[in-house]
Amino acid sequence: MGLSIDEIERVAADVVRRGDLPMLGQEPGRAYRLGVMGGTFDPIHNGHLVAAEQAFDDLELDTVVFMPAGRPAFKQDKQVSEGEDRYAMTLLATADNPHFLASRFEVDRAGITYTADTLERLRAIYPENVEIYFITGADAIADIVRWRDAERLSRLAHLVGATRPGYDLSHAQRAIEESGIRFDVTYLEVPALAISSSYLRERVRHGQSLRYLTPDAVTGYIHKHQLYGASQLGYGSKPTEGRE
Ligand SMILES: Nc1ncnc2c1ncn2[C@@H]1O[C@H](COP(=O)(O)OP(=O)(O)OP(=O)(O)O)[C@@H](O)[C@H]1O
Ligand SMILES: O=C(O)c1ccc[n+]([C@@H]2O[C@H](COP(=O)([O-])O)[C@@H](O)[C@H]2O)c1
Repeated sequence: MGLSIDEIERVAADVVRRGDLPMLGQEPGRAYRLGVMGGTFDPIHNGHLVAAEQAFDDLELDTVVFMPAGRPAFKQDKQVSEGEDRYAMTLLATADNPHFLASRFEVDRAGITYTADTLERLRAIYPENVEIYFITGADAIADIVRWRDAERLSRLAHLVGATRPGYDLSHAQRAIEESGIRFDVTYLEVPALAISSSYLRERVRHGQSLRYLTPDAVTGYIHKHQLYGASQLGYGSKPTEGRE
């Protein structure tokens, strides 16, 4: 038997509301787990991708949504690439993984994109049988107590802290204990990937290769759009100026 007109309209309205978010929560008796990987992604790199893939496996997530921040809260004094470029690179980097989705949910939002607001909006969209897991680096976990509406945030999602190489977890744990906020944090040991967006930007500035640090499609985009001072001649080509 097909759906009634009312049901079709409800589903259609839901799809519009969710935009590029995954459909989850349809079976009332089943528990779903939505992973959200938030970041500036300027540019996205293999550290982000490995952390998300590992969170997907270890926490048995249904899907991981990569959500480039619109205007990142803590990077207002820094120059950040256009949201469209960061979203495009995120889309290119995640397209070949069926576990991943790239979302415009934050880049399309005006103003500073606070995570508590994002999670509240997601909570309103999904039914209660969908749990949200916000994935972030363990360094960010130490900071999270200073995020906007940290207490509200703690009630909206579980946190997944990906440990970066050389990172001492006791700092994050102490910060959380001292805040008195009851965050539910799972720490993930991500293999030693000392990769960061700043390191990639620096390599581009010096005309150095990004191969194996980020997917080739992202490198191609960086050169095509000449981000971070990249030469348009193609990846691997060294600029004549600006190399140390
Ligand atoms: N190599 C990595 N392994 C695990 N998590 C990471 C790694 N790099 C970044 N993260 C985490 O991913 C999230 C998004 O990171 P972000 O987009 O700011 O990249 P970044 O490499 O930290 O950038 P930048 O070098 O510009 O500070 C953050 O929570 C960050 O802690
Ligand atoms: O909401 C906040 O106050 C807040 C403060 C700092 C960072 N965040 C979020 O944490 C994620 C990683 O941020 P960043 O700056 O390390 O790329 C990204 O989704 C940000 O929106 C959120």
